[in-house]
Amino acid sequence: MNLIFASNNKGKITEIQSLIPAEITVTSMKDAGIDAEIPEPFYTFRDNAKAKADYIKNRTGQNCFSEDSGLIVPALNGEPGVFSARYAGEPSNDDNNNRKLLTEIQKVTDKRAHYKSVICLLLNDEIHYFEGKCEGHITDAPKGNGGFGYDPLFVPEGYGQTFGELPLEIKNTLSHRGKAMKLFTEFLHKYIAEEKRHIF
Ligand SMILES: O=c1[nH]c(=O)c2ncn([C@@H]3O[C@H](COP(=O)(O)OP(=O)(O)OP(=O)(O)O)[C@@H](O)[C@H]3O)c2[nH]1
Ligand SMILES: [Mg+2]
Repeated sequence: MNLIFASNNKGKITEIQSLIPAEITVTSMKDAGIDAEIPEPFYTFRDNAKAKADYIKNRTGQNCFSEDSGLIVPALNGEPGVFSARYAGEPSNDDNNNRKLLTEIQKVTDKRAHYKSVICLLLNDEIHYFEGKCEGHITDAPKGNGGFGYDPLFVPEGYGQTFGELPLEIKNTLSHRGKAMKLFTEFLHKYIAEEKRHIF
């Protein structure tokens, strides 16, 4: 089975590739010949994920999936939320976003935060969503060079290090994206097994 992944985010693409089982090949937008910033005009992860997948389906007619994610800080009224990639304005810039988050987090005492991930799969004529959440808190200063985005500032619950410090294998077991991908791959395994049963 081949699926196009509707994303331009290199960090996200690396994580998705590390979480996908061998029987599914993932083609990047770039390899599918699509060079576009897909608009994300909506106010929910689900709607923006659908917009990205719809765009690829309309351009290629092929099965595809997308992921929309973000960091939610309840004490900052849910910010940066669906605007996580462009928190400090456009074009997206992780360093500027982290600087803005550091400034804002100093104004509140409750530093709790969570990441959310929503995957949208367009498979033949079906649409499916898979979600994952990861609880944690925001630190006072960036630590580590791993991951991407806000990872140097995010400490997952039960750990003393940021996602920027923890190896990818650990992040994958805890992260919003790892959890959503687990549901996604379980679904695809069942789907492939079902397809085989129809053939034989
Ligand atoms: O440190 C982080 N570790 C993560 O695990 C993570 N997951 C999401 N985020 C933030 O949320 C935005 C997603 O926005 P987003 O879903 O629109 O993606 P994007 O615009 O970066 O790429 P695309 O997939 O849309 O092309 C990202 O840019 C990041 O700022 C993360 N930050
Ligand atoms: Mg985006």
